Parts: sequence; C-alpha cells; structure tokens
Amino acid sequence: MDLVTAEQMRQLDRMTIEKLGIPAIALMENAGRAIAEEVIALCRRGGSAHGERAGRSGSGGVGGSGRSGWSGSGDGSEDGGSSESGWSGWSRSGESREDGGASGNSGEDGAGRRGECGPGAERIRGGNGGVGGPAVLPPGFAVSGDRALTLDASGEHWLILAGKGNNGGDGLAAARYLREAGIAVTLVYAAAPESLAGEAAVQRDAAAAMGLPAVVYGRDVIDFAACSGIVDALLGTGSAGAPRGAYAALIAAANSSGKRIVSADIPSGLNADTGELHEPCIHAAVTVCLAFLKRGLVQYPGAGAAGQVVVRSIGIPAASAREAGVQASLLTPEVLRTRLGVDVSRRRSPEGHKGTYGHVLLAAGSLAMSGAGLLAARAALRAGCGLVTWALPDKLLPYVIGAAPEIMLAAAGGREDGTWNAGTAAEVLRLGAVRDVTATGPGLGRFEGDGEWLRMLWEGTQGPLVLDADALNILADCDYSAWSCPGRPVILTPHPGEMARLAGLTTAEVQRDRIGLALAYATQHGVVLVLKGAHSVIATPDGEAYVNITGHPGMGTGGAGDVLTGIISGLLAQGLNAVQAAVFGVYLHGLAGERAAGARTHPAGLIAGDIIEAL
Ligand SMILES: NC(=O)C1=CN([C@@H]2O[C@H](COP(=O)(O)OP(=O)(O)OC[C@H]3O[C@@H](n4cnc5c(N)ncnc54)[C@H](O)[C@@H]3O)[C@@H](O)[C@H]2O)[C@@H](O)CC1
Ligand SMILES: Nc1ncnc2c1ncn2[C@@H]1O[C@H](COP(=O)(O)OP(=O)(O)O)[C@@H](O)[C@H]1O
Ligand SMILES: [K+]
Repeated sequence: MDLVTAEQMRQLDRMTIEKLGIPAIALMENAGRAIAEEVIALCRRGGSAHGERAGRSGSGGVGGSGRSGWSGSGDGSEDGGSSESGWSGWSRSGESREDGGASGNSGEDGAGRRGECGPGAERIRGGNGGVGGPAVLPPGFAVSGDRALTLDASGEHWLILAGKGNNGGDGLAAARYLREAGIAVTLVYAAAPESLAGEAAVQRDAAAAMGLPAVVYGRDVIDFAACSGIVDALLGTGSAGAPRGAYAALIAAANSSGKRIVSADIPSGLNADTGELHEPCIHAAVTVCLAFLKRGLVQYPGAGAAGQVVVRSIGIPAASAREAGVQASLLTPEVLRTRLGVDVSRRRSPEGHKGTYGHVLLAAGSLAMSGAGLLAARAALRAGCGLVTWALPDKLLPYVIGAAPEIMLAAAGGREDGTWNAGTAAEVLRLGAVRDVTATGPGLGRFEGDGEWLRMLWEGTQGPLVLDADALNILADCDYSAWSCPGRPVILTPHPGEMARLAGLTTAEVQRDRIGLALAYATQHGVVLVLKGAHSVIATPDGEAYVNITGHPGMGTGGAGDVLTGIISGLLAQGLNAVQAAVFGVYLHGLAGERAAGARTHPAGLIAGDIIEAL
C-alpha cells in the first residue's frame, strides 16, 4: 500500500481529473459516500468515543497488536485483505466487510441475522407475509437494498464540521448520504458558507437544497452535548500550519465533547506528511483516509491521533501512484512478496543442510555487555541461518562458554578487562572473510582507535555489513563518506538516539519526520537504513521507504534491538539481499514481539529473549 505526501496527493488528484477526465465533484461524491459508510459502520458497531482506539495503541490489553486497527481499501491498494498468518487485524474495507460494505450483499439484516431472500435481497417487512413477517417475493425477484447506507433505529445525530476547502466539501457530501441513511445531521460551518468555492460550494448548495440544518461558527450556538458523533471535515491535505481561529476553536470543542469523531482524510491539525500534531489536533476514533494512505497517518504521534484508519478508494487509480513518483509503502505481506520478492513462507529445501543457510560472523559483546552479543547470535540462528560464529574479546570467552551451545565462539584478542581494542580488527576481518555476513555493534563498547577499527571493517569486508549500537556511535564520530567502499551493501539499524548522532540532529528532530529523514540519509550515504522505534522505517539507497506496523510497545526493553541485528544478519546469510533482509527482518521481529507480548500475563513483562523464542 502506497504512502503519499500531500503534494503527491494533489498531483494524483490532478492526474485523475485531467488525464482521465473524471470531474472533481465525482471524486468528492465518492469521498463523501465513503465517509458516510464508515460513520454508519461505526454506529452499527456502537463504538464509544475512544473505544475504537483501544486496538490501535496496543498499550493496555494483553497481546494487543499495534496494527489491529488498520484496514486496507477496496481498490486503493493491491494488498488489503490478506489472510497471511499474523495479519489477522487487517481487513479490506468497504466491499466485503460485514459492517459497511458498499455492495452489502450479505443478506444479513441490521441485527446481523441472515435473511431468507438470498444474496442481494433485503427482507421486506409487512405486506402479505403476515404481521411483522417477511414479504414473499415471486421466484427470481429480489429487491436490493443498500446495506452500506441504511441504519435501523438510529437515534443518531451527527455534527458535520466543515472547513471551507475540499475537505469541508467531502464532509458536506457525507452529510447528505448520512441523512439518506436516516441519521440526523447538523452542518457546522467554520467559515461563512458564502466563502466556499468550487466543488465545496456545489456541496454546500446541494446540502441546502436538501434542507439540511446548518449553523455557522461565531454566529450560531453549537450544541456539542446534544450530538452522538462528529464528522471532522475541517482541514485536510491543504492545511498549512497550526489551525487558526474558528478551526482551532471547533477542534478543541470537538475533542473535549467526548463524542466519537470520524475524520475525513486526516485528523484536522495533523501534518499529513510527517505525523506531527499541531495544537490543537483532532483525536479521532476513525479516520477515513481517501484514495491513498497519507504518510502522517502511519508515523507517531499522528498514528495515535488518527484512531482506526480506513483507506477508501474514491476513483483515483492505484497504479497512478508509481507514475507520480510515490516512493514509500506500508509494509504488508503482499508488499514483501510482490514488490520485494521475499518468500515470506521461509520454505526450507528438503535436501538443505547447515551450509545451505549461510554463516554469520558477529563481532559483539564485552565483559559488561556480553548479553548483547549472545542475544544477537541466538536471534541469527532463530532467523534460520545455518551457522553463527561469535567473535569476542578473549577475556569474555570463559564466561559465555555453554551459554548457547549452538553458537561457535572465536576469541578475537582485546584488552585484559574484557573490552575490545583496535588490534582486533585484523582478526575480525580474517574471520569474516570466510563467512557470508559480518555484523557488529551490540555490546561492543567504545575503545581507543575504534574509528580506525571500524574503517578497516568497512573497507575490508567483502560481504554485507550490518552495523548497530556502538558501531553506529563510532560511525557518527567519523567522516565515513571518505572511506572507500568495496561495493557490498551496508545496513545501519539506529534507534532515534543513534540516528540523531549519525545525522547531527536532536532526537526530537529525528522523530519529526522519520520517513523523510530516513530517505534522505539512506540515499545520501548509500546505505540501507532501519530507523527503529514504533513503526520502524526502512529506507534504501535508491530512495524507497517502507513503514513497518508489526510490533508491540512491550518491545521497549533492553536488547530488543540486538535481537533485530541478529535476525537481519541471519536472513542475509540465507541469501536475502540487503533490502529484503532489512525489511523482512523488521517485519518478523515485530511479529515475534507481538506473539511474545501476547504470551505473557502482561506485555510489560516482555524481555528481549522472549522475542527470540517467538521467532
Ligand atoms: N479533487 C480533489 O482535490 C479532492 C480533494 N479531496 C479532499 O480535499 C482535501 C484537500 O482540500 P483543499 O486542498 O481544498 O484543502 P483543505 O480543505 O484541507 O483546507 C484548505 C482550506 O483551509 C484553510 N486553511 C489551511 N490551513 C489552515 C489553518 N492552519 N487554519 C485555518 N485554516 C486553514 C485554507 O485557507 C483553505 O480554505 C483532502 O484532504 C480531501 O479531503 C477529496 O474531495 C477528493 C478529491
Ligand atoms: N512501541 C514499540 N512498538 C514497536 N516496536 C518497538 C516499540 N518500542 C521498541 N520497539 C522495537 O524494539 C527494538 C528496540 O531497539 P533498541 O532501542 O536498539 O534496543 P536495544 O539497544 O536495547 O537493543 C527496535 O527494533 C524497536 O523498533
Ligand atoms: K479532516
């Protein structure tokens, strides 16, 4: 599923309108209808103001997955609705869902019971079927009802907060469909209705012609207490800076009303590109994202403010994204399979042997941080590689012998106190020369001459090189753009603190636009970059980015990153290329974290070793 910026979205709109000749008002109608369908689906589910969000945060419930609140669109992407194991939270929105499908041909009535009239037919009450009984229709005759747009006994009253741009137009269109579904609506204009232009003005006039009640901010009293829910159609991708004036006041009032909020496209106040929240910003129960997923909806804190995100198609062809130069994707099993060519089943050859699956050399660990090396080495084996050799300071050897009998140990020299020294580089290079992958960093520590040590590895390693933890801190202190590169891939796996040191920024600056920064760094330095943290971003040297949504807040525990280093190295050893290994490694690491968190009485008890055992 493609991830777009606001500018790319504008370009995609233009391409559809100009090249395909689809009028803008048609796209807006589709948007309005999609929003209305999701409001109705929410009413059917009876979600409370924040109940919809419980699955998203994954912070409270045992085993709650960080992505259980995501739905893919009908035709806005190639990959909704996968039944891949570990992807149970993902469902295709619209067409086939029991709670809001556009065709809605399930034959179920409003209470979820299956009707007797067969697919495509609604039960007709009264008539000649007896008191309260279903009508008897002639054979072969069925009356189709629009399940997606009908709601029994609603008693619902929704406020439609409308800005003066196209986002407001979407909300006004949604209002008409909601009214048709039997839901009472009141339009709340943030600006004088006369100031609306273009398609939004067409929608304003249609709503007025239909007799929908309307109030205007600053002129009329707006009764938030009396409504049962709010459609936020104040600001979309045309928003610039923090919401001002009436927009700010309405956002604040909507948030404090405690009512369910469904946002059109993005929560108003969100930076659609970066995921930054302006003050104030809507906190939605559901965000109905139109056409393409906006980058800001998958990056925190924006991902938290959006609630459940549903991507709905509105008539803009999915294939046009690549034409518009979109280079970021949400990571799904389908993307792994089709875009990256990864065998997600990790099939093993019946005649395979340990030599088939590759050999990792890991240079890691020191006396006080030996566990980091052990975790990474064990994770590499659990990721499926054939052999792991752990190179470590001589003095560490007696303490780790037997800790994991499957791992081979290689004493690489080092200091009397069990730390590394510059002289070990030659031995690490020698060991690495006959292995498939070299990984270093976990528990490495800093030492005199470490910059030169790393330069020797960088320039001398022939196979893929994975750098994490202190190897990244060493790198940050070097001008490595001057180092010669033997043409093999390098994977860097920084957490936001390490990324800040690498990029010469503060951690807050790193978190401000994680996708943008990861892309810029990876392309500028010719590396595969894994920017870790909730919704890790993987960026490639040729300018593609993938955002991972597997994982669990329980993974915020010492050593979880060392496990990731091991997994990526283990996949590289098995022959995956650097991008495949980084992307699939992050994905598997997150899935294992979810599984491990779910297996504990409380996910707070998760420790890094549990992630390895869940691989
Ligand atoms: N063909 C299209 O262009 C389509 C656009 N769509 C919708 O249109 C939206 C984008 O529409 P627009 O480009 O008109 O922009 P918006 O509707 O997001 O906002 C623009 C309006 O808000 C005002 N504004 C911007 N920043 C503000 C701030 N910080 N405080 C107060 N007011 C502010 C501007 O003066 C302008 O009036 C999308 O998010 C989507 O909802 C959909 O209808 C689909 C088709
Ligand atoms: N809230 C979260 N949601 C998903 N994954 C998380 C979350 N917090 C941490 N992680 C993952 O756990 C790992 C932590 O890595 P890191 O900070 O390097 O730990 P360490 O240095 O202790 O090994 C990263 O892969 C990160 O993406
Ligand atoms: K909005």
